[in-house]
Amino acid sequence: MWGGGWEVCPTCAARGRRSRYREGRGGACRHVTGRGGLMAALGLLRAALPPRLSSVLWGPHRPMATATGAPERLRRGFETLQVRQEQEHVLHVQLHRPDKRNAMNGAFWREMVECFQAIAQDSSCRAVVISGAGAVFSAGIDLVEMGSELLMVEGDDPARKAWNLRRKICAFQESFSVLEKCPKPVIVAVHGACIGAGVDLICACDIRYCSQDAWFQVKEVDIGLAADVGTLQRLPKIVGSQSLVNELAFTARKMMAPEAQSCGLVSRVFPDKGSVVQAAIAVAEAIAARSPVAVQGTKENLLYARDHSVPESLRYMATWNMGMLQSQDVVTAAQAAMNRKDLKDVPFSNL
Ligand SMILES: CC/C=C\C=C\CC(=O)SCCNC(=O)CCNC(=O)[C@H](O)C(C)(C)COP(=O)(O)OP(=O)(O)OC[C@H]1O[C@@H](n2cnc3c(N)ncnc32)[C@H](O)[C@@H]1OP(=O)(O)O
Repeated sequence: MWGGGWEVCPTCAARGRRSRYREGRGGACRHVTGRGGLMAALGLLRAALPPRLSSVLWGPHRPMATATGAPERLRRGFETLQVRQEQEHVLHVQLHRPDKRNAMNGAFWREMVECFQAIAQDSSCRAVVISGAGAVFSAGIDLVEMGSELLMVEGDDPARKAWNLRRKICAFQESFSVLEKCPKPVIVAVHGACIGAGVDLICACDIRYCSQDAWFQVKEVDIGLAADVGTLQRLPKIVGSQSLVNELAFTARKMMAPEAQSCGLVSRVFPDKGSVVQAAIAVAEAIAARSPVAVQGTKENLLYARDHSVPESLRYMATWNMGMLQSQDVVTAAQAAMNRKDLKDVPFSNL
């Protein structure tokens, strides 16, 4: 008996296998190519191979992995961040010192690294939203702690002090570089003020949205320093105009939401905080519905291409995909596309 075209195979559904099928002896399914094509043929090939060889080529034919549960570090919670699961594959990280306008104290700088390293390890998480609790997104570095402890260093002489300070600055940088190193896309929803280190943070995110009341300020020159945790390195690659970046960084002038959108710092502006956070969660859900092999490979290669020449990046891409194109996700997603299936209804294993 033929199944209804390109449908879920009733026998293999639990394994996440989709292809045209017909019932074989004893109710066992036999997969056949429907409209032909490489992808369906790959599925057929797998079905035709003896089980041992099939699992060498594709990995064991086992049920879809279920969410492994959040890593221990996420379950323990944080002092300055609140992490919430929005849906099965989407985490929402809130900067959470609302009384201090989410100013970034020592705990924050440490916890960002712990949080995003844990998220990177969480195979069930496929996209992350960042927002700020309370009245504004972030007032930047904690100016009280900066004066008293954040930048204090040990050392008998200037060289040793300098070396220790360098170490400290590198650690601060890591608090935002960890967002780029996290293979899952990070979407940031900004409302109200986004000042100093707040701008450094959002520059390391993959997608930036804001509300109409948002404003941005590369404030560092006003407190006597050159921004050193990412804005000067990343902002020129985000905003097309070096002249504008220079102006913002030399003068610390406020940039309001409409200008932030027109220069490309944010890609969309929403009426208020509620709607920008909802939109960020919605895009995270759309990302999470797609193959994590495809999405995470895309992030890796977009970032590589930002920092390398086109020939180098093409070479890296080819090397990347010589492994990743062999994923079952390619077969699954291509079949879903042929069947015009909503990817929300197509299961992909965690990565
Ligand atoms: C290696 C170095 C790495 C990184 C360096 C980064 C540099 C920077 O980040 S530069 C930017 C520094 N930040 C600022 O200059 C912003 C200062 N804050 C403000 O301008 C305002 O607070 C505001 C963000 C516009 C919000 O205004 P408002 O809503 O009126 O709140 P306030 O009443 O001013 O503040 C409420 C509460 O929060 C405390 N607070 C605000 N910002 C900071 C801060 N940056 N550091 C520490 N504390 C901050 C403020 O003192 C109030 O606390 P109370 O206890 O209630 O008095």
